[in-house]
Amino acid sequence: MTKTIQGIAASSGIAIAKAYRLETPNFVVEKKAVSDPQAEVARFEAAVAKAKEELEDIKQHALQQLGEDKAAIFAAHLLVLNDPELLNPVKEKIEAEQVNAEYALHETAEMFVSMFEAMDNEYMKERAADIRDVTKRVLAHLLGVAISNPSLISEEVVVIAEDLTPSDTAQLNRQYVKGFATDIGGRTSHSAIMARSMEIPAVVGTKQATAEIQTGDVVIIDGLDGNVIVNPSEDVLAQYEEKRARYEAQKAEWAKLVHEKTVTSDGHHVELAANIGTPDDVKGALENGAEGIGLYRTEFLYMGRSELPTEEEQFEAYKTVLERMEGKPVVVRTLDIGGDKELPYLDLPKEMNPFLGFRAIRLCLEMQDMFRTQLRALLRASVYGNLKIMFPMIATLDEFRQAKAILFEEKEKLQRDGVPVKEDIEVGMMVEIPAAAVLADQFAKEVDFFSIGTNDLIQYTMAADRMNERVSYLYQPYHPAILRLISNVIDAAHKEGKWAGMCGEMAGDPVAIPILLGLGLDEFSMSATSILRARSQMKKLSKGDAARFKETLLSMSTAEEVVTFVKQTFHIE
Ligand SMILES: C=C(OP(=O)(O)O)C(=O)O
Ligand SMILES: [Mg+2]
Repeated sequence: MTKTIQGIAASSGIAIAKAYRLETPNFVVEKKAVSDPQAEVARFEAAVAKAKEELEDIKQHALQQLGEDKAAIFAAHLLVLNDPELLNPVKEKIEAEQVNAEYALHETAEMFVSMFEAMDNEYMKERAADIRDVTKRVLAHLLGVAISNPSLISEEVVVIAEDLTPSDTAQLNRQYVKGFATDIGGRTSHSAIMARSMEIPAVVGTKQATAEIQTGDVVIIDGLDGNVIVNPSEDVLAQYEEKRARYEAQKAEWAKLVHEKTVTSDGHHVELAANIGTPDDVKGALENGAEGIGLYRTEFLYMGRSELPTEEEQFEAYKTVLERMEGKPVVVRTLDIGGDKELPYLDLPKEMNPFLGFRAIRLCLEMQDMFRTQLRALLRASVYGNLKIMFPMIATLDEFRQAKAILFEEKEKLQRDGVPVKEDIEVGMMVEIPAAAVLADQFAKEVDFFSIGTNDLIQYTMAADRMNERVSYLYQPYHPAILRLISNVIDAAHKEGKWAGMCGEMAGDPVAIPILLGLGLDEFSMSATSILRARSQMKKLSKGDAARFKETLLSMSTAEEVVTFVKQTFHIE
């Protein structure tokens, strides 16, 4: 029987395929006495052998499908599984204490993990993270629990998961993964953002996808309206096939605008740029007519691997993006790790409120070696295109000044060593913390540009976690409080002769576009797949008309009032 589950539309398009559930098991390890320690050791060895076989497969697959970077993490895991320093103590424990293999493994691994983690050495900390992962895999075999390996998927499926971490998402191969649905998350959670950059339909925050869907069920992911349809009847299936065809036809219509500039009906040019996460995303950005890159989220370079990327690796990535963009502006954001984007190998302590914690620029100003490596790679790459650098999560002027000072120190060092660096790199900041939006007039004197990060700005202004669907009713982009902050930032920039862009998801939202145009936003950076729709909309809008509604909108009292007014005034469905 057809069942429909409602969620949040996270990435447009319609996918129809069999479901593949991505399991994240919870292990409970109990201590048990065994009467035949020899047999228990053999059971342990068999589980290790199975885990090795599985890892070999995954590594090969990752190498072919996803590249060397992503395969490296599995090679590191194999090293751990071949290490007698870990395996022998487990066997000795089984024999000496006559205990079960699960317990002996868990205890031994924990001992190594805490020992390595306590060392003030990045390399050893990374080994601790590898041991954790590998132990989980062997435990799964010992306990007979299935563990999912997203990188192994080799037939067309839609992935169903409670949640997808950014590194899970990074392992998905879009040749096979046609779409996904998750129980938790919102439109601006990073799995949703990655789905848009991979151009696969996704619905998030369904609350019940994993409870209602089994592997093998036929599932329709309607990323246009946020519905997940399970085991559809023939009628429903036909309906959605038609909807998919209509959407494809509309996309073909928009595609005609690829090489056009974005000019409003009264002749104003605004820049429509793309948000990207990896150099591979540049292709999609250009195919979708991006006039620049408004946000390159560099943290994906650091994720899904077992150690920090080297200066050389980063240099290559930045250079590739700059060269492929052929002189078009490329705004690179320095590392914005923290919140829901974790780096297990940094092994930072768990925090009660990670979104309010030690993240992004806060972390970079403290872990300066890591920050300086990234800045050097960026500076060296600057000669290959039109690079602009921006810092994430700036709350105070002092943070911006410190970050900029470090950038200039590295620039001088490079120049002293005779390394060419571009002279006039613009240095800007993200405005995603309300304090920075309020004090934008002061910041505007010191930055070259602002890029408003509404994904975070909304969650911090409304005190509503962007990942938590229970408070998603408070996540209101059109709330007049948000509009006033945005307007303040744009006006402050213009007063100082600077430009203001937006790289939060709001920039690509059809209801927000006329508002932002009227407030004077100069650059709109969005998922590549939204650009052509936005261009088609922009060409029909008059900036002069939109600007006339500025005061009216800013004096409204609720988001509903704003939405109703905008939809009526600008004829948006
Ligand atoms: C673009 C933003 O950054 P991220 O989504 O990566 O936090 C934002 O906060 O709006
Ligand atoms: Mg942000």
